[in-house]
Amino acid sequence: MPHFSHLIEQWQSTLNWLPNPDQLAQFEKLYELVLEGNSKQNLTRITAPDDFWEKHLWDSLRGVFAFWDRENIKLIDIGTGAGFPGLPIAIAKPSWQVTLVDSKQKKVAFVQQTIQDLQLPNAIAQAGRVEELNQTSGYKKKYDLAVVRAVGKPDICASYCLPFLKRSGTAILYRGQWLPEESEQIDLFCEQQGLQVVKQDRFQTPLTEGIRHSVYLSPRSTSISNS
Ligand SMILES: C[S@@+](CC[C@H](N)C(=O)[O-])C[C@H]1O[C@@H](n2cnc3c(N)ncnc32)[C@H](O)[C@@H]1O
Repeated sequence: MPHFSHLIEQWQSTLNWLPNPDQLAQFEKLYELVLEGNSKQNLTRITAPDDFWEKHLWDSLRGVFAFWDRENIKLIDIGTGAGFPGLPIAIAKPSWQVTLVDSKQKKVAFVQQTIQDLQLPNAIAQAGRVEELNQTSGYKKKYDLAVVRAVGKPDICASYCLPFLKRSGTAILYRGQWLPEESEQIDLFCEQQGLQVVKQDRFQTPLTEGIRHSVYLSPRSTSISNS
């Protein structure tokens, strides 16, 4: 039974994008695989279909909306857990190469199996601590985008992301509320690291109107589109 077809208009009105039938089927299957995986390990507390759509599928894609029109992006998802935001991004953007990293081997095994089940040739899952991976030659300065959701304090997340980025790259911090002290903390971090906060994007989720922020960080002089 389809879980998300009644939300198709929401994709269109909020992201100006519609999944094609194959992508819709992949989102449905991802939902079923996460529910099934949840019975074996603790993957997520978000299990009702509308909640899953809003907080895992929609939210994952909204964070990269500023880059939506770009092709062939190399993206790394730091602390992906059950595969968010990386898996919905890999489904929605087949031309992007998506690397999903987590320190927990069991979660990575779930993500690897899910990549196979969804037949996503543009996604790869890697186990490891990001602060070690980002110092190794295969990963360091190799990515256009580094995304991080629900992993820790903003400056810690930023410090995980930055070594992965090419000079033209952007880190995207997925945040809920964005407090003045967090903003000050990230400003200080950027000043020390030669970075800039390109944009702090505040928005509401479409179903429950939860507050979210996407915070974009780049080496100085980089700009982003769709702003
Ligand atoms: C709360 S979960 C968030 C998962 C996912 N990003 C989401 O938003 O649903 C945080 C994840 O980050 C991973 N993590 C935390 N610190 C990490 C590190 N230093 N290196 C790799 N993974 C890390 C944890 O294992 C956990 O799976």
